[in-house]
Amino acid sequence: MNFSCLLKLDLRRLILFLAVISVLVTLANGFYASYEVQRALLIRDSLAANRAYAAKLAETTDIVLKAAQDQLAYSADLLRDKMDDEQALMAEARRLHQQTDSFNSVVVVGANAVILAASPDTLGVKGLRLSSPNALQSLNAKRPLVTDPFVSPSGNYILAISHPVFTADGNYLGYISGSIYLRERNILANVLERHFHQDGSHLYVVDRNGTLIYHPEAERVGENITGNPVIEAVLDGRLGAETLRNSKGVDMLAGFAPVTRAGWGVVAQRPRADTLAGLDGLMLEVFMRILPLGLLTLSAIWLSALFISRPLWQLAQSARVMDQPGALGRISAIRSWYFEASRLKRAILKGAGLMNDRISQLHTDSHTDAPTGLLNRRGLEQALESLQLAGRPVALITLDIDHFKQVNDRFGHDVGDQAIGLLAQLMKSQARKGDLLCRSGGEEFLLLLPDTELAPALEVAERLRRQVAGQPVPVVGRMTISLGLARWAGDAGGIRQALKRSDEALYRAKAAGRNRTECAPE
Ligand SMILES: Nc1nc2c(ncn2[C@@H]2O[C@H](COP(=O)(O)OP(=O)(O)OP(=O)(O)O)[C@@H](O)[C@H]2O)c(=O)[nH]1
Repeated sequence: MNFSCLLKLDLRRLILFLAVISVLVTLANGFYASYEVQRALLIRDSLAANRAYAAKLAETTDIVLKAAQDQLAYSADLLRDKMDDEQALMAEARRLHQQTDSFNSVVVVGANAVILAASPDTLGVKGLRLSSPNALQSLNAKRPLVTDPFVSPSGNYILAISHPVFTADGNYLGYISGSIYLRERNILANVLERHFHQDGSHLYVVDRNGTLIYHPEAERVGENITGNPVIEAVLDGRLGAETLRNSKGVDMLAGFAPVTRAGWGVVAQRPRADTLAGLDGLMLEVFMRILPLGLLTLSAIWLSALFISRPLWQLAQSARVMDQPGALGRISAIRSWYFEASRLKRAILKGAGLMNDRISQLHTDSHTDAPTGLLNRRGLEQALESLQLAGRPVALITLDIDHFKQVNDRFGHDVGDQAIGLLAQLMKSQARKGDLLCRSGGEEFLLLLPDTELAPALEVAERLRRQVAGQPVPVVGRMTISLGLARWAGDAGGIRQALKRSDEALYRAKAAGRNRTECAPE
């Protein structure tokens, strides 16, 4: 990762970046959670619906079976005295077959397994003796029975609902049975298909052995299903719902319910993909609803980031150009509306103030003669330069203590220093505001009187000279000074020429006996 790139990120971008990332992560998380909840809800609802649907159809199937058994019981009761009356048997078989929609065919079988009557007539099985174990189920049971599927003597794949015929004193005479042709239109299909969904759902029915006795794909009827947990559960008599993968590898949401009367199981199922097909559209709708508020939030964050980072950004920009004029003014004008920015602004201003004071102090120190507090040589140079640049007229008074060497020699260097200090004080007391006082050498001084004509400057020089001469100097006694005066009128001649002329005037004053002022002609 390139960290230098990150370091260049400004606060606004950083806040924006963090806020946008957190908003997006929160939205994505919410979106994902919503997707998962919706998905679980759809699956749960579909499972519950299929369970209820399977239970409803199992109950309906049970009712149909009971009605069929009741019809057969009625006929069995009717035939108990007529089992040897061929006409009556045929009439009853026909009535039962034709009056109700319950059976595809009806047969009456004697105790000797011979078919005594059959309807429709086209079956052509009358007089046949049943022999296969499946066909003999009803005969052997001697009780109301729903048989396992088997191939009938007429060649149909059927299951039979039968009822025994007993004499009044309990002698077994045979049974009457209604057949359901499993691979043709039958009562079961009529009932089950009426409820069939068109949304990818389908249902099937298995008998107690797991053999399909109803399936929307007719060719699968008769197929035995093994290893299916749902079939195992429903044949165990349980009502419920489960997700499973069917024999074709399709994930299904299955509800199941037992048909207790026959020991069958009804399974209603729907492909999971069909159930979840609507979820994408749903989530798109959720997204579209989230979008406006999300965009609004992002805009609010962008504005907040701008608002929060603005004072710090302005402070940073101003701090970069602190050396430019007006920098402190610009910093003062920055609106630092919150605590940290306000503290930072104050700290910058305070730091800048301290720095300026320090610079100014250093500047003063480097231009000042420490013992006297007057401008030193560097200060003088700068003063001359400024005056020359401004073209400002100035009177220059150069002065020097007379016979100072003797003072030093007689009283010592320290006493000489004190005398120099006293002279500096007297010069300050004579100076007006705006005058510049310099110590240009050991015991040589210079007074610069800006905007001053020669005559008043001469007065100043004379007043100072008289004051020095009249002022007792500790240890030394009396001290005099000589002065040279010149004026620079701000012209092209140059201020240094004027300084030279004032030096020459001083020299003349010395030569003329000292304790006097000589004036250089303008
Ligand atoms: N005590 C002291 N003496 C200084 C200082 N600077 C220069 N001097 C001395 O001042 C004396 C200046 O002497 P000169 O310029 O030769 O002349 P002078 O004795 O003043 O005589 P004139 O100027 O001709 O009147 C020298 O002895 C320097 O050593 C200083 O800061 N302190």
